[in-house]
Amino acid sequence: MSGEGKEPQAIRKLQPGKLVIASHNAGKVREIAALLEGRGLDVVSASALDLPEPEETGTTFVMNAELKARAAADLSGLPALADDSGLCVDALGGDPGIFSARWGGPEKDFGHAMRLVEDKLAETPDAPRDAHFVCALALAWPDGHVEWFEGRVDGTLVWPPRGDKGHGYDPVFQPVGHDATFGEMDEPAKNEISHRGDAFRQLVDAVF
Ligand SMILES: O=c1nc[nH]c2c1ncn2[C@H]1C[C@H](O)[C@@H](COP(=O)(O)OP(=O)(O)OP(=O)(O)O)O1
Ligand SMILES: [Mg+2]
Repeated sequence: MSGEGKEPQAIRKLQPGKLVIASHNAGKVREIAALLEGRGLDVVSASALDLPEPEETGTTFVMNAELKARAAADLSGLPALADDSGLCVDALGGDPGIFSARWGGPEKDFGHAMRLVEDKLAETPDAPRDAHFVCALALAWPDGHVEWFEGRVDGTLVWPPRGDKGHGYDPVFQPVGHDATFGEMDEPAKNEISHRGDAFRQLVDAVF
């Protein structure tokens, strides 16, 4: 017997039934639904429930994922899973980071956002083009309990954009060890290596 500290808190399991996907991004909702398939969950998106899109006032991916998950769990009375994610570019000091969606402007125009990243990189042509995607997941229950997971994938930014299979910044992101961009990959191939796939593998191990 060792230690007088408390036992680590057990991770709460997710029971079969309804789960809200607390996202208004159709591309993310599609990937998340696929990653959760076959687990006895009846998934419904925040958009389908007409839930409001909360303001993302957090300063980290995890904080924003948590506030989105809590808002949806409170309003729906159901467990809710939120994803806060983004592209971090080394030479831009980690930008756009948590502001990745906001760089698309009110129109959510990622052609514009990708060009903005490229224009900023072009100011220092010799700078490395390394970047990574981060995905923070927060799973919240109506009683206030929350579990968190974080995934990551490293890669390089390419220009011009290639492929139209993904969403967001996928056409300019080439993951390490691959010749295709995320925009050129089928969804299952992307999920196998993506930040979201990484975070979901941790979630699945923990809560099922
Ligand atoms: O796999 C990805 N492939 C390409 N781009 C991605 C990916 N994952 C995140 N991203 C970029 C675009 C997205 O808009 C932003 C996330 O911002 P984020 O606030 O988490 O999501 P969002 O505002 O689009 O939807 P919501 O907050 O309702 O879930 O980062
Ligand atoms: Mg958002």
